[in-house]
Amino acid sequence: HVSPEDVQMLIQSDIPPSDFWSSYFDKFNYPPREVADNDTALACFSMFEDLGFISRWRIKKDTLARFVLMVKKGYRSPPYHNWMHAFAVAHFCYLCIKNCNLTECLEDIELFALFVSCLCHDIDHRGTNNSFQTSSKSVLAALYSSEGSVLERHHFAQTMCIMNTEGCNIFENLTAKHYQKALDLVRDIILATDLAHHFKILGNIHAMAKDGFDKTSDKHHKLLLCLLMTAADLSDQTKPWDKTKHIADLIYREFFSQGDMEKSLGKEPTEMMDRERARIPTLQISFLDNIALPVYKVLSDIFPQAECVRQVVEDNRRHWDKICALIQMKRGGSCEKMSYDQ
Ligand SMILES: Cc1nc2ccc(C(=O)N[C@]34C[C@H]5C[C@H](C[C@H](C5)C3)C4)cc2n2c(-c3ccccc3Cl)nnc12
Ligand SMILES: [Mg+2]
Ligand SMILES: [Zn+2]
Repeated sequence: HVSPEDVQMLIQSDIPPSDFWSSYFDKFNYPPREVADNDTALACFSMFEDLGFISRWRIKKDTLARFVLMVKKGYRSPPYHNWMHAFAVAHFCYLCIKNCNLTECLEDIELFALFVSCLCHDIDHRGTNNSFQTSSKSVLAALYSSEGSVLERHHFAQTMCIMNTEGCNIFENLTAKHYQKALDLVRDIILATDLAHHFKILGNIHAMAKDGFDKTSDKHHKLLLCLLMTAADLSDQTKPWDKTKHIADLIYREFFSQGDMEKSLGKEPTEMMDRERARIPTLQISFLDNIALPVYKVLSDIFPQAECVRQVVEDNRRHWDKICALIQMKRGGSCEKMSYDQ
């Protein structure tokens, strides 16, 4: 649980306006990982306030403090899937709501549920992926492997535990209808963070972009919420090169330690998890080409205001290409495994 002192610290000061953090805190090029870890809880307050959620949903400040601190404490410290990732993901959601006029496309309750889901979407992540849960016969696999999306079901279960903890339920003043809707939305949105699910619905997302978003269609609302959640989950790729390269270091530290564990279990890791075989620039280029770029392309097709985000991801891909070319030049061969600290 969280200490009353921590709660007091958070609620005694006024909620800072967004420009307290930076003059461009609410712009797409702001890097949220610049916020110091012990300022992130207060920065979450600023985002809840700036989005109008505190008054709209009658959230008591001490309840919000306990909720944010419980969520923050619910994260472990793997290299990538830690609280700073969740904070960065929630910040990108905040940017989309503010810069893409999402209040014209989606319901208030949907945007509230989306933002809360971003904060909670990876709670208690262990730094290993779904296939590792199954192959290592983890407790989570025992609980959820029959339904699939093992980790995501756990992240949702942990979120519900926090909601059901005394004094932490930020949905407590919602009407019964909104309360049930919020829980259903948080469940669907957190389950949508399984990239395997994203690939399942990607065709429908492209169809929606082609036909044009229809705000009277419940299906379109759900597809758009899933797209926004995935775009937020990958949003480290939308920041300037120096940040993105550092993120790759974090991700591959996490991937390679999973590969090490798989080897010690006598299993052969996939190439991207195997520090002996992985060629990071090549893997990054295929991740950008096959997963990230299509997300930000379709997002900017639907929201022209997000065009700048797609551009930065394209720039980052060109950077990885240059590094690959450099490695090929030095080695005269294919994109060999080598240090790429350019
Ligand atoms: C930089 C970067 N690279 C990444 C490279 C690869 C994958 C990845 O899960 N690939 C797949 C490839 C196929 C089809 C599905 C299921 C599995 C088989 C595994 C996806 C993710 C990557 N990723 C994420 C990320 C986003 C959401 C959840 C987990 C993570 Cl780690 N966030 N940033 C990155
Ligand atoms: Mg996840
Ligand atoms: Zn995530």
